[in-house]
Amino acid sequence: MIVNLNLQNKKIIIIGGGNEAQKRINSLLKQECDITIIADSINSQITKLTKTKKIKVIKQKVVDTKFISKLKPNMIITTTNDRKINQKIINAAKKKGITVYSSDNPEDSDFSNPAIIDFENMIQIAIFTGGQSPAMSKKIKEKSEKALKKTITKEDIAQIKIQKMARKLAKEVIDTPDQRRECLRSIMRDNEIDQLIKDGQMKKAEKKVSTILRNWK
Ligand SMILES: C[C@@]1(CC(=O)O)C2=NC(=C\c3[nH]c(c(CCC(=O)O)c3CC(=O)O)Cc3[nH]c(c(CC(=O)O)c3CCC(=O)O)/C=C3\N/C(=C\2)[C@@H](CCC(=O)O)[C@]3(C)CC(=O)O)/[C@H]1CCC(=O)O
Ligand SMILES: NC(=O)c1ccc[n+]([C@@H]2O[C@H](COP(=O)([O-])OP(=O)(O)OC[C@H]3O[C@@H](n4cnc5c(N)ncnc54)[C@H](O)[C@@H]3O)[C@@H](O)[C@H]2O)c1
Repeated sequence: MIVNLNLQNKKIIIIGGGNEAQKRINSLLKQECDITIIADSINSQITKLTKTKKIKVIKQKVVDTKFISKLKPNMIITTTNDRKINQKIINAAKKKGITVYSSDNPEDSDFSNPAIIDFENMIQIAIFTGGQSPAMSKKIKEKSEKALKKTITKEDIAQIKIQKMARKLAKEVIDTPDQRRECLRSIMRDNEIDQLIKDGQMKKAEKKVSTILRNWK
């Protein structure tokens, strides 16, 4: 089952500082969460990231699981190339009811990472083979990315921004979910708004949306 994790303000610990850690940090940076890396060595890309982004680094080899009681994380991601320590961390986290992921152990992890096609941080499309073939996920991602870039337009992304603003206002000014849905759909179909989006006139589009919503009956 593919779901999206809401990690806003969550405390996340990543053990290890190699390629896998780097991939996980890059995904986590898309949300406002508190990231701490514990590793005896970190690669140059992560070092660069720690200089520009808010990431804490504890430079040490993890030999036991005491860090869990000390740091009290909401989630632990272990990415070391040491199977034994990864397993110890998984077991300890599970005992404490902490969400845990290990790069070398999909079976014992609480979630998976699909291949992601991202459009301007506004739309994410996930490709997942249920752990059967990560390499095929990557290949299908690369193949579909080209086709999807032709299908999903700049105007679609702008319409999402319009819909976001419209939904918020709709919840305030329209009483029933059915009416809100009908109104949001009519905004999506509105030729004038469509043209304003195409012309890059976002402020005017928003104004028109606001008028439609406030006069909705
Ligand atoms: C899609 C992607 C997303 C991401 O990582 O963010 C991803 N792996 C990617 C690449 C990749 N990973 C590996 C190779 C080498 C070739 C190969 O093995 O196929 C390549 C290809 C390459 O690098 O070219 C090795 C590998 N992968 C796993 C293990 C551990 C194990 O199997 O035990 C091992 C070590 C195996 C060993 O020891 O030999 C496990 C998982 N990898 C997953 C995701 C999850 C299942 C996803 C699915 O089923 O769709 C899962 C189950 C982990 C999870 O649940 O999160 C990302 C592409 C990102 C992109 O570029 O788009
Ligand atoms: N899920 C996936 O898609 C995927 C893909 C490739 C590899 N893997 C698995 O992920 C693991 C890591 O791969 P990688 O490419 O990041 O390896 P890597 O060698 O680049 O990085 C390993 C990191 O772990 C650190 N480390 C090792 N032992 C430690 C300890 N006790 N305490 C703290 N830090 C420690 C090292 O210093 C290094 O920074 C491998 O076991 C591999 O099987 C998973």
